[in-house]
Amino acid sequence: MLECYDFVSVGGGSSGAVIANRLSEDQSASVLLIEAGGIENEVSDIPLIAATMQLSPLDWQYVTEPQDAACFGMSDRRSLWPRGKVLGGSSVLNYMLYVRASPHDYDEWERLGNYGWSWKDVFPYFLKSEDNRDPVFLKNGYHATGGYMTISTPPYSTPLGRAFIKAGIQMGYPNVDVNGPTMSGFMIPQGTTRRGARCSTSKAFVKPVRHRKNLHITLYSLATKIHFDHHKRARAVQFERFKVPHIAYARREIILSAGAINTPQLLMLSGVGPAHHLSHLGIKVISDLPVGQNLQDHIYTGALNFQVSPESSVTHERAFTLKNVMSFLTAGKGPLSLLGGVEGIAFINTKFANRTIDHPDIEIHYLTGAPTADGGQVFRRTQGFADELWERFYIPHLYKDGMSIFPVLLRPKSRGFVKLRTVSPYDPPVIDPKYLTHPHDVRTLVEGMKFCISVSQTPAFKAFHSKLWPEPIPGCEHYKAWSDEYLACSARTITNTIYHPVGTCKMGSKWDPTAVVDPELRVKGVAGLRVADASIMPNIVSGNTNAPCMMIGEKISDMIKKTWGTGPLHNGRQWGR
Ligand SMILES: Cc1cc2nc3c(=O)[nH]c(=O)nc-3n(C[C@H](O)[C@H](O)[C@H](O)COP(=O)(O)OP(=O)(O)OC[C@H]3O[C@@H](n4cnc5c(N)ncnc54)[C@H](O)[C@@H]3O)c2cc1C
Repeated sequence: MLECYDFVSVGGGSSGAVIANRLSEDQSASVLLIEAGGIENEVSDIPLIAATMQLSPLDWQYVTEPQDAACFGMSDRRSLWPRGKVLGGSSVLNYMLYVRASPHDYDEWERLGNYGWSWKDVFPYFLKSEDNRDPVFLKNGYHATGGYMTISTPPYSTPLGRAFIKAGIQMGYPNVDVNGPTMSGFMIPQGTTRRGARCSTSKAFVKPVRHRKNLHITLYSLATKIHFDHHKRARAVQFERFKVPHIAYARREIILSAGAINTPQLLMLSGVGPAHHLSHLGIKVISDLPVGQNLQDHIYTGALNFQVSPESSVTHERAFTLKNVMSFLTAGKGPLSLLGGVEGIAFINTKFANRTIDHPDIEIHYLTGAPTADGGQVFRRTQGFADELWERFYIPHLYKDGMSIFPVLLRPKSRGFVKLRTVSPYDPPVIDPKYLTHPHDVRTLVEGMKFCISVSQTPAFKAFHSKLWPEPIPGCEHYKAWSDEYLACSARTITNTIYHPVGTCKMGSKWDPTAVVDPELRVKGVAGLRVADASIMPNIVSGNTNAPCMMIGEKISDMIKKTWGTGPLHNGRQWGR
């Protein structure tokens, strides 16, 4: 390791891995990537069991504060928040769904004063990363080949999975490419997978360039503080590797990509954050900014589970046969290639959505299996269900065939925060998403739930004898079954994250007092420091967040190259590598 680098980058996750790759394309620029975790393993390669990575050493294992308006059925009313602590970050833990979100989201970002972030500006950066292996999708003009990240369609589907698409058509929604010309509709999702196995950002962006002499990577290294000089210029990153302190100096810039929880934590530990909060903890204030505010996340309710015909769904027992394991290991095929069990996604409009534009407010995740298909080994632990909920609602369905249709609230109005718990970088911060504190959120989710129930009642699913689990949700029995009040109570009881926290270092114009970074992702009030990860999103996008985080990595890399005149900038459509 050198003492000084041109660029020092913290966090090698979905955004950070892209940045390490792109900045080191210029051989004359030295780059150090500091990553708290190690390397992914073979188990994380298997898409179907993505959830087993949670609560493992590859996970930061965060837990939210007890929720006042949600999570009533979770142990201590808390939500478990996995985040990847590994090179590749949360792209090693995620369910691999490849969704870019709605063009309207990015146009709204620009409207808020973020020049250069409209859909027409960011679209080329999605294409830049992409190597889409499915010829069917390449025809519509919205995809590219030749990028570092492989995108493919799982090579396996079940009759129930295909029924989901038919059900959509019976509900009046087309079978679409949600990343194509129209987002509203139903789809068998594409994933960040290569030959049926997970393609993390570590595999896609770091592995092929590890040999570069100007790129150094230090693993198992926890960044603990950013050091500023008297002019408030960020000069160095302090980090600890196996508790041994180190310091890396940056000649040009420091880039933080530690994710929506750890980036604000590191900024605040370094004196960048709300003055009253930092002063209270005895931290010298370098720049008084609303770091950690504006926390947003996508939630779904796991209340909508259905019985289906025997042997029609994916259960743990039937998936893990010797034949299926061999088929996956030798050819990347079979049920183990299903994206965390999510066989269908849909984007739909509730009565609250603006139907004059294509900007759905609910996403549906369809799983060809019940949460009890594994007998409670993984899903129960990773969701943190309280004993009463588990025993009364889930246990009657252990190991049985089933399917789940989960509505995801795409544009929540509730806002939470991340704060320091202590001044130790080893202590997890306080995370309070304030789920469902805004009344509009629960109303939209209820509409989404009604839609999901209708999907289950289409002829396509009736052919599989789909039927809602009959047990009432504990705590909601006093409401009339399936009334709006009952559904709202269910949503507040089984409130699950889909793991998309964003917004805690909000990007905004120079004049926006709620912004932490400017549209070029420079931290306000200091020099030489940028943030580039999920935390910069001013509003959460209406879709899954991994592809947008890779896009953020691509875009900031070009901005940095432009600033310093290093390396090639993009100038067209086909420019993956
Ligand atoms: C279980 C799960 C399922 C998901 N499913 C999907 C999905 O199917 N589709 C989708 O689009 N999105 C999904 N997501 C969300 C998506 O993966 C994330 O939004 C995205 O990966 C976030 O990228 P990021 O760069 O902001 O942070 P991360 O990818 O989390 O990267 C942050 C990196 O910084 C490192 N780091 C943190 N602090 C420090 C420090 N102090 N010093 C050094 N290194 C540090 C971390 O170890 C990590 O490697 C899922 C996420 C999870 C957790």
